[in-house]
Amino acid sequence: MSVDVKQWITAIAPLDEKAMEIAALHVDQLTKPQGSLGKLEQLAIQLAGMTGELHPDLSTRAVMIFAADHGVCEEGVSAYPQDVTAQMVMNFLNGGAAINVLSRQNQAEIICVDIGIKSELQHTQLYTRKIRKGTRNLAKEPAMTREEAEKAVLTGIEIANEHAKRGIRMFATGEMGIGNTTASAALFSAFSGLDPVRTTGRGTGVDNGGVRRKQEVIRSAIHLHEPNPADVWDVLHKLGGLEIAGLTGLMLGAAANRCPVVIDGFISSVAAYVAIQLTPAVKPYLIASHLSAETGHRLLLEEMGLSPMLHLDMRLGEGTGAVLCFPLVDAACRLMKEMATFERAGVSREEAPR
Ligand SMILES: Cc1cc2ncn([C@H]3O[C@H](COP(=O)(O)O)[C@@H](O)[C@H]3O)c2cc1C
Ligand SMILES: O=C(O)c1cccnc1
Repeated sequence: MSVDVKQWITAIAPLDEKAMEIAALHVDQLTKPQGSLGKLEQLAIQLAGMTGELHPDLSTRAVMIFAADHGVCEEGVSAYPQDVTAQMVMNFLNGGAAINVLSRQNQAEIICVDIGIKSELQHTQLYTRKIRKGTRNLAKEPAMTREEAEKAVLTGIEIANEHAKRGIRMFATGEMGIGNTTASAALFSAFSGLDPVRTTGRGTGVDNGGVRRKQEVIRSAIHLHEPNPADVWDVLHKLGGLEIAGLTGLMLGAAANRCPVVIDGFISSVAAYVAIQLTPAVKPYLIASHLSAETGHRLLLEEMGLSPMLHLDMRLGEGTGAVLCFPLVDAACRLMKEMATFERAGVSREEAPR
């Protein structure tokens, strides 16, 4: 592992126990039966632990969309052509995609990073951090070199640092990369040992034959490359994607800056899984937004011990599910700040002893 990546991994602090203790005490003084705000209570306590503040200001937030292409598209694993990656990135930059609508609705900035799109894209708002023009076809050769995978993770860390430094306090993860559900399922299978039948879904909407083809591609790629699940970089460079590795870095960098990261669907969750393999210290900084309809997502979240907030049968990516959770994070913060305590409101706490 490069010295730089290692340095950032070790910079991730554990959650602030003292702040969590104060937050938990405060939650129990608010005018409601104990525990009645459910996951919002745990979220408020977790946010205090991440930020070290009882009332964190998370109003400056951004969805980080990492975009890259996938050589494995040669195997016919997506319902859409590879050019859609670049075309959708232009759509993000022009404001017309689902993520643009939801980001406008939920006051989130969109940061779009070209970490490996096949074609040359020019736009003043695009962060060009291209490592290579798409991955190689993982069905035939390792998707990346080890160095490229490390560079992609480091790029994600640097992007997180850059935006944390200019005041972003909360991140959502998003991605665009035709073919990336195949790379994601391959990574999940290789790390977990689960058969591709359990990790592989329809992605953009391939039919049953398409799903079987994806499963076969993944099974034979794992047979060909023999990735070592105990060596994160070995698995990541052989089967991963540049945007997935970039998101792994983004999560590590955000956690090192004590910023909450709301993770999106299946692909983002695989990036989180890779980050957790690199250091479990990143996990408490992650908030699972929604349960994607993509096969494998439920198992993946269970494996990470994360519980999603929303169940909307979405399977889009781009960061859409993550940004939809921002109002819930806001709700947790506002309840902590604005609710009256039993004492203040003159509400009796307990049944008087008989
Ligand atoms: C128009 C369009 C917009 C999208 N936005 C996100 N994705 C999503 O679909 C892709 C993964 O599915 P697969 O592995 O089947 O290619 C990713 O780019 C993902 O973000 C989209 C896909 C399409 C077609
Ligand atoms: O869960 C996701 O993020 C997802 C699922 C299918 C296609 N694109 C993204």
